Amino acid sequence: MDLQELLDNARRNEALLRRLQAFELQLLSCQTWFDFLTLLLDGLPAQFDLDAATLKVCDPDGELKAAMLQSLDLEQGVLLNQLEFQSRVPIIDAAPIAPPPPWQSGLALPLLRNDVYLGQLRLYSTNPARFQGGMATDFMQHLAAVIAACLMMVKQSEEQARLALTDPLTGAENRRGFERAYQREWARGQRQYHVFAMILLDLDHFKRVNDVHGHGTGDRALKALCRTLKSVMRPTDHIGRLGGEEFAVLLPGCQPDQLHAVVNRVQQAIRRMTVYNDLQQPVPMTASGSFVSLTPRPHQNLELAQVIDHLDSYLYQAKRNGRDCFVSAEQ
Ligand SMILES: Nc1nc2c(ncn2[C@@H]2O[C@H](COP(=O)(O)OP(=O)(O)OP(=O)(O)O)[C@@H](O)[C@H]2O)c(=O)[nH]1
Repeated sequence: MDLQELLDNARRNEALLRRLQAFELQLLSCQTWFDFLTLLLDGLPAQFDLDAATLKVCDPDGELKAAMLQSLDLEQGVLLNQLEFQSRVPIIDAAPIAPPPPWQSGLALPLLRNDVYLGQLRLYSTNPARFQGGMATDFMQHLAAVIAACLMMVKQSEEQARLALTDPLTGAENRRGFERAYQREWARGQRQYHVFAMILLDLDHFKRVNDVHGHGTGDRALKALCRTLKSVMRPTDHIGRLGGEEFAVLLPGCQPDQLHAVVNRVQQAIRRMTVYNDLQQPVPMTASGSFVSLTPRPHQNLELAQVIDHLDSYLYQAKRNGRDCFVSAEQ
């Protein structure tokens, strides 16, 4: 290699180092899964002349995927198509890999944080010479270490944000969390003419459950209700505890003609729900509710409080109908 080539190489390395440092600073400022994943999966290929980046993440109990799904809205959720969640990801050293088509070369980098193996970052190029055996990977390994640290930081920051928006007893979203989900969904509906649906529901004779069986049983019933709702809803649906034993469910993309079937499923599941009192005796539960389809229009705003007030009057009607009853609040 002559002197000119050496100088060119050094210049290229210096430029790459500067770009890496700028990218790492961007990574360090990410606080949400959306910012982090967008930067990693779109920003990294764009800024480093690559064709794709993917992540294989160790997620033995599915918690990470669930947390990401909760944080991302329905549109943003497509980012997860570029991720693979696996209960075990093989431990590798940084090395070129045989890429899947249509890519011509690839590099796998381990994501390690404090000796904990988090998964792999995989970079792909259509240029067969881009990643080759024997190439130096120290810059990229350094980047992978920063990515691993940022992944843990974003996880913690998202977890804290989630706790502030979560009801501690049931794990449902609290009023603030649900309000945020509603506002996002309304704005998305306005942009894309998406419909969504809402169900308001309330356990029947809950005061009696507390009075006869004690608050411990009442609390178990609230937790069971939340678990039951989760089991029959999609992971992208939102369950909010609005106060006491009143819950609301927000169903993004639920078409009006599907809503009756969904409500039916919810009602059946609540009837089948098993709650035991302190003497291990089963306490039968039912709920009443109301439901409505919403079609946001541009330049029209409908506050969550207005929707809840509307649903509340129909919920009252369901209670007057004898309870264990769900009423449509369509006008
Ligand atoms: N165990 C428990 N009870 C709660 C909690 N929050 C609210 N409650 C109770 O929920 C009960 C609500 O009672 P009501 O509003 O009279 O309604 P209800 O008895 O379910 O009657 P209907 O809704 O008309 O069927 C009250 O007794 C509250 O104390 C909670 O976190 N835990």
